Amino acid sequence: MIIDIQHASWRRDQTTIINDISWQVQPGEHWCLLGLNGSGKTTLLNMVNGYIWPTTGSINVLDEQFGAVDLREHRKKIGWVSTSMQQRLHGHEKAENIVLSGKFASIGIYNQIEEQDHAQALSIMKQLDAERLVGRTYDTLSQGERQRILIARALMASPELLILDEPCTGLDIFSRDQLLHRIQSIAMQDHAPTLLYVTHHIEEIMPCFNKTLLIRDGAVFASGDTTAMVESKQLSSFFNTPVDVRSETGQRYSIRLV
Ligand SMILES: Nc1ncnc2c1ncn2[C@@H]1O[C@H](COP(=O)(O)OP(=O)(O)OP(=O)(O)O)[C@@H](O)[C@H]1O
Repeated sequence: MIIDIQHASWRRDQTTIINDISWQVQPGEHWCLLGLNGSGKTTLLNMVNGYIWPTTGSINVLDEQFGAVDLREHRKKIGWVSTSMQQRLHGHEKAENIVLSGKFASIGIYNQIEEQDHAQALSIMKQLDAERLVGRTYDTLSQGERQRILIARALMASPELLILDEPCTGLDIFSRDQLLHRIQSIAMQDHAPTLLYVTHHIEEIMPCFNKTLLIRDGAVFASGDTTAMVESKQLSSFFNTPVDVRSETGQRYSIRLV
């Protein structure tokens, strides 16, 4: 099993932030995590990555029981793309070096780079339509280009699990669509990592996300097949507001308030 969370809760200063969450992710599934601001998505993913520990309950990720595993080694199997990651990178670094650094899970490059590492970095950049960014420093890249470089960096370590935390933040509709199609193509390739995609926007749910977790007030509101989760009745009750959800032929969703 990729993720097996049993009755996990996390309390901070007498507040329950994660409340009795149980969630299982099987190989071959790609999950979308949908929830409003402050619903607990990032906190839940921090648990998956071992950054925080549940107050009660158990977390098992990639068949490793937390508490019995070297977390530094463990995290190498998990790619993480988020805006907070962007802020930790050095702006003067070249795009390809940022991608390469993903192999060592480091911010700069301190290791010997082999020719095959360069080739791998280039091939991943190509896959993300980012090969023309070779030679450019990170601080000169647009938001959309930075996101592609960050995803390439995460893929460099051949992760088993790839967490994409609101990767389309700040992107215009064209860059957003382009990035979403790249993400879809990552999911379709051989030996693809399991994807966890966090968003507020159901329009971003690509066909590869066959499972969806609806999270509200730190608890699982519902989870299961995306087709059953992302539909008018379910989401109206999830948002406590009537919404009309449409699914286009290409299996992309749209939503409007009724
Ligand atoms: N270390 C902490 N101490 C106290 N409260 C926290 C801590 N971390 C998170 N919270 C609170 O827990 C709740 C859930 O936060 P979290 O960041 O997980 O939500 P989210 O669903 O990722 O939100 P967003 O979509 O806005 O990023 C919020 O109310 C937040 O203020």
